[in-house]
Amino acid sequence: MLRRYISYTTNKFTNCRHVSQSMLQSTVDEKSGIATVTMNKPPVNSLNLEFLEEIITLLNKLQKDKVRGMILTSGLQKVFCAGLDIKELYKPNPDRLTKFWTTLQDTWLSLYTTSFPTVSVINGHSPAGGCMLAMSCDYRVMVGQNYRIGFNEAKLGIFAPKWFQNTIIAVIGQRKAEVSLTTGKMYTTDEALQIGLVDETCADADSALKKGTHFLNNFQNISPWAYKMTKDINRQSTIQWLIDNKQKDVDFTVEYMQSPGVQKNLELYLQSLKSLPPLKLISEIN
Ligand SMILES: CC/C=C\CC/C=C/CC(=O)SCCNC(=O)CCNC(=O)[C@H](O)C(C)(C)COP(=O)(O)OP(=O)(O)OC[C@H]1O[C@@H](n2cnc3c(N)ncnc32)[C@H](O)[C@@H]1OP(=O)(O)O
Repeated sequence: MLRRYISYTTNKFTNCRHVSQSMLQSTVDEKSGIATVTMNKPPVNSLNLEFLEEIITLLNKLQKDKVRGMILTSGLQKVFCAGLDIKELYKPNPDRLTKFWTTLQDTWLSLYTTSFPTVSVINGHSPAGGCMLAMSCDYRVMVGQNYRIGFNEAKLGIFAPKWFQNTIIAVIGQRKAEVSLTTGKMYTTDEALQIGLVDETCADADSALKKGTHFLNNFQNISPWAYKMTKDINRQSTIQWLIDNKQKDVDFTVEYMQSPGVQKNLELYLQSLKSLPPLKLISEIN
């Protein structure tokens, strides 16, 4: 098993505090109080149990440190986040799957309810759970024209649970969310902007980081308390649904994932991952 470590250093030349865990790097700009969190779990930043645990630990730390905002991005060449690690879902150990799904719920609750504003800079492909990470932030900037974003769960023969779906509905509305989820369509940058999946687009990552910072600067003169109360009220029904249904959601998922039909679909999808070029895969399979 990978040895995990956390280290904290301050760079006196850049006035940045660095927090480094094995799969996440965080840099806090001392002047603005904005944290930039970079996901670095090659090859595709897929969300497995250990990665989700690291995300929760870091979010708690940023909360304790009272950062003024966070930008979430990827350190990989062409993938923001490939979504849930399919290996957690295929031929699962029921105990691990239970822990995985519970941790996924907790990650979403932590990210969706942060006391500080959040931006995702989507600098690579962002299917399914990857898109969900981005949707759980307050603002999204997508980089370049080469990447795809969307909810392709249906193409894996599975479906997004209610709290996933409600998060998407809150961003793009009921009708567009239904079309997006049922077709499993992966959107180009321009299409994503058009349907409101992302708020801004940008030619390169540096400009996207600037746009993210610009958005976060809107909160310089907003009371953190007013920000948090407003966000909580706005997101309350989706959050409350999950809190009230956590165990039911876990039990259902663990049983559903182990059903032969779902396992067959996942097997076929994993095979196709090896045989199809990625863009064809995430845009056209099935
Ligand atoms: C009741 C509730 C039920 C269900 C709700 C479940 C919700 C699920 C949501 C999900 O997130 S499911 C996951 C959806 N994700 C995908 O479909 C992504 C598939 N991956 C791709 O399309 C491509 O890999 C990519 C465009 C992200 C990157 O392409 P490229 O850079 O060319 O890399 P490779 O395709 O060669 O992949 C490298 C390596 O990584 C493995 N891999 C890719 N994605 C995943 C993943 N999500 N989980 C696990 N592993 C993944 C891929 O198989 C390759 O492995 P090798 O061993 O062949 O190196």
